[in-house]
Amino acid sequence: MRTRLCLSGVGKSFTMHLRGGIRLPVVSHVDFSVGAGECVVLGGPSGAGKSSILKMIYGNYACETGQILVTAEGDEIVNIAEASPRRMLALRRDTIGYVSQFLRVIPRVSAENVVAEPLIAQGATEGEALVKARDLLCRLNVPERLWSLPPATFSGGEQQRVNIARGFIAHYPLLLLDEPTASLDARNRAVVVELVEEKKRNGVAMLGILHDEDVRERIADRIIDVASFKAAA
Ligand SMILES: Nc1ncnc2c1ncn2[C@@H]1O[C@H](COP(=O)(O)OP(=O)(O)OP(=O)(O)O)[C@@H](O)[C@H]1O
Repeated sequence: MRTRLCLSGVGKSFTMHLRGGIRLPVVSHVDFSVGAGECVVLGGPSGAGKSSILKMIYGNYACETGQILVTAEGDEIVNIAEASPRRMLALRRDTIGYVSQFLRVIPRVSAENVVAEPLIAQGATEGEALVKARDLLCRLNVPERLWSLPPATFSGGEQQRVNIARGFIAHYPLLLLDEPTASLDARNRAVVVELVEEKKRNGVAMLGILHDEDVRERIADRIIDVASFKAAA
C-alpha cells in the first residue's frame, strides 16, 4: 500500500499570550502513516488532541516540531510543516479535502453550486460539476426543491448534508473527516458510509474523527489512540 500521509515527531503546544504566556502542551512525538485506500480513525478521550492533529495536517494550526509529509499530485512529497500559504492553498484545492459537520455558508450561492464548486476549482466544467452535485444531493436526501436555493436558511441537518456533498464531490488523494456523521439520521449515516467505501476503492487515504461507534466500526481499518501522544506538562 502506498503511503499518502506520514507524520513523524509531530508536536504541538499552545501559548496563551494574553494569560501571561502560559504554555499548554497538547501532543508530542506523533508518529503514524496512512496508506492509499485506507481509513484510519483518531481515537482517545476528549481533549487528547484529535482535532489539533487534523488541523495541523490541513494547515490551520502550525506544527511545532516534526514533519507532516503528504504525497501530492505527480507523486511529489510535500512537508506541510514547512509549506508556504500559497502552497497550502494549492494542496487544499487538489490534494487534501476536509469534511466537517459545519457548512460555511456563502451568501447568495445556491446549494448545488456550493457543492459543485470544489470540482470546478479542479478544472471540471460547470455542467459536469452540477450533474455530479445533483446526484450527491439526491443520494443524501436533500429535497430537490432546495437545490437552487442558498443554504443559509436550511435546517442544521440539511446544511450538514450539503457540506458532506461538497466534501465528497471532488477527488483528493487525502481526505480528512471531522465528525462528518455527527447528528445525521441512520439513513444518511449509511450514505456517508457508502461514500467512504467508494473513496477507499478509488485509493483515497482517509483520516478521521468519528465518535459514532457504529460508523467507526464499519469504516475504520485502524484506530490510533491519540492519548499515547500525550505531551508532558
Ligand atoms: N486554539 C487553541 N488555543 C488554545 N488551546 C487549544 C486550542 N485548540 C485546542 N486547544 C487545546 O488543546 C487540547 C486538545 O484539543 P483538541 O480539540 O485537539 O482535542 P480533541 O481530542 O479533538 O477533543 P474533543 O474530542 O473534545 O473534540 C485541549 O486541551 C484544548 O483546550
